[in-house]
Amino acid sequence: MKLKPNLTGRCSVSSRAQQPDTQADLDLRDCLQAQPPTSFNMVAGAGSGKTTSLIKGLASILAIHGERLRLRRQRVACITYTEIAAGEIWADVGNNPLIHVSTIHSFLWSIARGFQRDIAAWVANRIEERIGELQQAAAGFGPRVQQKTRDKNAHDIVRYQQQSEAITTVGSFTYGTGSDYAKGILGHDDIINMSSQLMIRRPLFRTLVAQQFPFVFVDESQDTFPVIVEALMAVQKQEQARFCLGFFGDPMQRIYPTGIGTIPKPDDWRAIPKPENFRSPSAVLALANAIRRGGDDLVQVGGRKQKDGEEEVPVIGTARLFVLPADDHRDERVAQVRTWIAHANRDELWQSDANNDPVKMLVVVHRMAAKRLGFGDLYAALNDRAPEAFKNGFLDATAWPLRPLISFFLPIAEAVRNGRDFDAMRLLRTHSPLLAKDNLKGVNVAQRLNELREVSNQLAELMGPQSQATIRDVLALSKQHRLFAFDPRLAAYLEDMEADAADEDRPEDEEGEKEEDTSNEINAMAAFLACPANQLRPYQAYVNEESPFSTQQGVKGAEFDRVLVVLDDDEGTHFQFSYEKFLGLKELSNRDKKNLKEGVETGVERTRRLFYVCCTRARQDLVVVLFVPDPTAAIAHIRGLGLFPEADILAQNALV
Ligand SMILES: Nc1ncnc2c1ncn2[C@@H]1O[C@H](COP(=O)(O)OP(=O)(O)OP(=O)(O)O)[C@@H](O)[C@H]1O
Repeated sequence: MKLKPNLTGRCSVSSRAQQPDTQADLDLRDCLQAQPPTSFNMVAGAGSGKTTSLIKGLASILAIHGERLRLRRQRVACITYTEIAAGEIWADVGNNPLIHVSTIHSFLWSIARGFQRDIAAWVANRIEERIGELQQAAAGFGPRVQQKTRDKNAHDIVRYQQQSEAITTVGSFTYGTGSDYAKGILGHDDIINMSSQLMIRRPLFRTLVAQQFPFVFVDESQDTFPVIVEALMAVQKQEQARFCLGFFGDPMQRIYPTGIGTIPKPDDWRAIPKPENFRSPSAVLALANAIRRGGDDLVQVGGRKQKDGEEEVPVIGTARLFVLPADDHRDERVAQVRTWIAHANRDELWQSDANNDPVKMLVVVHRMAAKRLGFGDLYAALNDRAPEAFKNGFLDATAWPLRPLISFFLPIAEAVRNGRDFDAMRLLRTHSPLLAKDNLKGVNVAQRLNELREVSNQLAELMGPQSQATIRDVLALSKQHRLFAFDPRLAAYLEDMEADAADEDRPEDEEGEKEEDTSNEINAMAAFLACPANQLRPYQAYVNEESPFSTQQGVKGAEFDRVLVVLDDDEGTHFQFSYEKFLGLKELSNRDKKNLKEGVETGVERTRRLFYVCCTRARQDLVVVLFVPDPTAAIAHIRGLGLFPEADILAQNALV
C-alpha cells in the first residue's frame, strides 16, 4: 500500500480495506457473523489501524448481510467526527449506498426530523427551562455583579419569552448552523440534546432507529457525547438481537472535554483489543508507550515496518527532545533546531520554506500560531477570559460568534473580490433572507439584486486584507441591510451592546480560571466585535490546515513523516493544559490536588493526552521542542522520567 504525502505532508491511503487482517479484524468479523451479531467495543492506541478495522468491518457487513439489508431497505450507520472523515470512509467502502457515513448530527437529524410534534414539545420545554435558569441566575446575583450582566439577563429573558410565543406559529422545524427557535431552526447542540432525549425516553423511537439501521458503528468513540452513548446503548438494550452497536476508540486520544473517554462495556458485549501499531517507528513507539505508562496500562507492540529486499524490517526513526529557554528568540531557536535535525538526519526537507512545508508543526499552544499568522487579537478575544464554549469552539471554528463569519461573510467577500459571481450568488441564496421566496413577493427582483451586489461589494472592501474595519463594522453593515439572519445570541449583541472595552477587574482564582458567568461572554464579545475583520482569513487558513501550523483537531487521525511539536506553557492561556506540570517541572496547584483527591480529572491528564496525540502522528522523525524558564533544571528532571533516551534530550548548547 502506498502512502502519498500531499501538500501539507499528510499521508493518504488508497484503500484501507485491503490491509492484511489482524486478530482484531477476525474477532470483529466473528461478532458480525454471529447469530445474532454481537455488539462490541474496540479499544486500541494510536496508529493501530482502528479506522482500518472499521472499514473492514463495514465491508464484512456488506458481504454477510448486504442482500438482506437491501431487501429490507435498511442501512448501516457509521458515525464519524468530521465531514472529511465521513467522506474518506465512504470512499473506502466504494461509496456504497447501503452505508450511511455521517457526523452524529446528520445521523440524528435524519431520524428525528420525522418526529415534528415531539420536536415542538421539546423546544417549548427547552425555552421554559432557559427562562427558569436565567431567572434563577438573576435571583442569585450578588452586589459584585455588574449592571451590564443584569441587563443582559433581563434582555435574554424577554427574548426567550418572545420566542415562546413565536414557536406556536412554526410549521416545521429544520436544522441550521445556529439555533433560532422563533424561525423554527435548531442548532447543533439542540440536535444532540433533543434526539438523545427522544432515544432515551421513547421506546418507539428506539425501535425506529434499529429498524432503519440494524448496525451502527461509532468511530473516535472517546470524543462522543456521553448522552449519545447512553442513547445508543438504550437502543441496544431494548432491541437486543435486532441492533448491533460497535465503538472504535482510544480514551488516551480524547481531545474534546465533552467526550466520554472510556465507553462502559455491558457484560454481553465483546471487548476487542488491538495491540499492534502500524504507524510509529521504534523510537516514537517507545515514547508513546512511555507517555501512556503514567496514564493507563495500554502497551503497543510492533511499530511500522518497511521492506528490505524480501524481508520486513522495523523502521527505527528518531524521537528527540530539545529543552530551550522561554525567551524572545523562540522562532530563531525553532529554526536552529530544524537545521540541526536536517544535518543529523541527513534530510534536507527539515529546512524547507514555510509555504509548502514537509514538516508538520504542531503547536499545542495556539497563541504562538495566532501571533505568527496574524490573528492574535481574535485569539485573545475568544480565549483570554472567555467562556469555555468560546475557547473550545475557537479550535475548530464552531463557536457561535465565529460561525456566520466563516460560513458566509468571509467566503462571500472573497468570492466578490475574485469575481466569482456564481459563488457569491449561491452564498446569498443559501444565507440571505433578502432572497428567500417569501421575501421576494411583490419585489422588483432586478432592483433587489442590484442592492445585494452593492452591499456585497462594500462587504468585500470591509473584509479586504488592507481594510481597517472591525468585525462589528462588517456585522453592522449586514444588519443595516438585513443581509443575513443572525443567530439570536449574536443579534442580541448587535442590538444591545455598546462597544465597551473589556472590563479589567474581575476576580480570578489561583489557576487563572475566570469566573464562569455572563460577564465573561459579554467581555469576550466586546473584544471579538472590536477585532480587525482582516484577521479572519489567516484564522480560517489555520483551522483549515492551510498554514504550516496545525491544530490538534486538524491532526486527529492523520499521520505525517516529519513532526515537530512545540510545547510552551508561557504562551498559553489554556489553563487546562500545562506541560510543566505534566513533566513534573512545576508543582501541582491546590486545585489540582483537590481534584486528584476527588477523582476529578486534572490538567496533567489532559496534557498527557494532547502530548500523546501529537507525538503519535509521526511516521518517521519526531522532534519535541520544550520552552521553559530554566532549561538546565528541566533537563536534569526530565532525564529521570524515562520518556526519551538520555542522548536524545538536548539543550541550546547542542545548537551552536
Ligand atoms: N493491518 C494492517 N497492516 C498494515 N498496515 C496497517 C494495517 N492497519 C492499518 N495500517 C496502517 O497503519 C496506519 C494507521 O492506521 P489507522 O489510521 O487506521 O489507525 P488508527 O488506529 O485509526 O489511528 P489513530 O488512532 O492514531 O487515529 C495507516 O498508515 C494504515 O495504512
